[in-house]
Amino acid sequence: MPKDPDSNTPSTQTGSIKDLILEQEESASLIRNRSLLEPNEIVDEDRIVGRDFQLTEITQHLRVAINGERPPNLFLYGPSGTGKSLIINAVCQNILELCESRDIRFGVIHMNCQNVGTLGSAVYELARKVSNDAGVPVEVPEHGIPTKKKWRELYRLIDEHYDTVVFVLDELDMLVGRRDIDEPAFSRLLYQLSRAGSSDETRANVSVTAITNDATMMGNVGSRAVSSFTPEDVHFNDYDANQLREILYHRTDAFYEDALSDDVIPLAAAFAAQTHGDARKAIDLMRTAGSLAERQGADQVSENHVREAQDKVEKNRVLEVTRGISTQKKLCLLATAAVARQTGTGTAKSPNGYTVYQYLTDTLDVDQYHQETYVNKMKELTTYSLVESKRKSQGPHSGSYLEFSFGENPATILDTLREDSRFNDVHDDELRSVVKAQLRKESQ
Ligand SMILES: Nc1ncnc2c1ncn2[C@@H]1O[C@H](COP(=O)(O)OP(=O)(O)OP(=O)(O)O)[C@@H](O)[C@H]1O
Repeated sequence: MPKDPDSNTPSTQTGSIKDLILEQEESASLIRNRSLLEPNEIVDEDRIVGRDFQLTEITQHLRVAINGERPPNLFLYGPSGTGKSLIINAVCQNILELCESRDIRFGVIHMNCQNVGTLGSAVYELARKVSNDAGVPVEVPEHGIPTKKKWRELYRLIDEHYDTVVFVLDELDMLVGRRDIDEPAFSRLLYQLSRAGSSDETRANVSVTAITNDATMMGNVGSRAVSSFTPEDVHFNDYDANQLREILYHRTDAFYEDALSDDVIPLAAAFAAQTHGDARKAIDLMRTAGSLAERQGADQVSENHVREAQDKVEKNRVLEVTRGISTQKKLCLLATAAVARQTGTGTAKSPNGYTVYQYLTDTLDVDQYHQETYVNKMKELTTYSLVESKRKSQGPHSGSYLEFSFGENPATILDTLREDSRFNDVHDDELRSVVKAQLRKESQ
């Protein structure tokens, strides 16, 4: 029987590691196909549920590749986990197969821009991916040469290996590049790639699909890139609980027969729908619930396992977001979550959050920023989809404020942040009183 790591039972070495592995394998009797529950697994077409509109639109745009024509550029936007990568990959895969049967050299180069850094690294990474796809080496070094030479190498590789190539640039808004250059790197990349065909850099048809969670990204694209990129927009909206349920039902064979109790899928779908209808989260909840049930030696995954999984997944997400952020951002988040915990609506107004932020910085004796900086830091945090912001008006003569709303339970965010020992001097009772006093003052 697996041992609960939190229990007080003393650990005893009873057998070999092999015995332990075999014992664990025996108790792992609920999940049959774990890969179906992996968030980045590319699933078969018959598991795709809904998204007919987006699938039809994208197919309509890209299908011209099978006649050797250049497909238009695309801009796919919508919150995370709404199927953007899934749908573009599925369409491209089918086009690839059809092109193969017609002897058209079609390539799909997918790059996630999250950790790429600069324009030079992005161009090199694209060249590396093309060379991998073609099974040939990149003929320029990664470092110590101008970006121009990397472009030349990329064009050479494209020219030699493709008739048509689609560059799928995921999380493109993350490719900001060096701060001392006004135009963001993603804008310069879009400009160069989208004019590659027309400027004789390459004979191949080059098409670019930009993917982002940030619907406002195009607003930061420079004017020359805007006029050469001119994409077709495809919007991916949130899934509702019914759609998430369908997505999960199409993966029930990830579990053994009768391993799921009836309420598991509806509950996981409902939890995931609470944020913004993120299919990745729904799938993640199922996997975590299944693993918890297996570890506990249960016969079935139950509603309680999903609830336990929801706590765990929420905590992990907060941890993931907060791991890399500055102490000041943590303080802003802590203050705002403390207010949202007590308003009863999961929301906090920026002036209230700022008052609590001031209390926190005083208590911890750290730098205190102006309200505008606090608001900007909170706005930056909205990119992680932990918190959203909306501008609200106080009335015709009193200006406006931002309302922050949390998809997750603000108490979880607080608990997770407070695990940071730097916040030990913040006592929860006192924090609650400060928030209460502020909310009372505001309502007067
Ligand atoms: N309509 C759907 N049918 C079946 N599975 C789906 C559907 N939409 C999303 N999924 C699954 O949800 C997970 C996330 O989907 P995907 O990666 O396509 O989202 P995304 O919109 O690209 O997210 P991000 O912006 O975070 O990259 C994947 O495991 C995918 O298989």
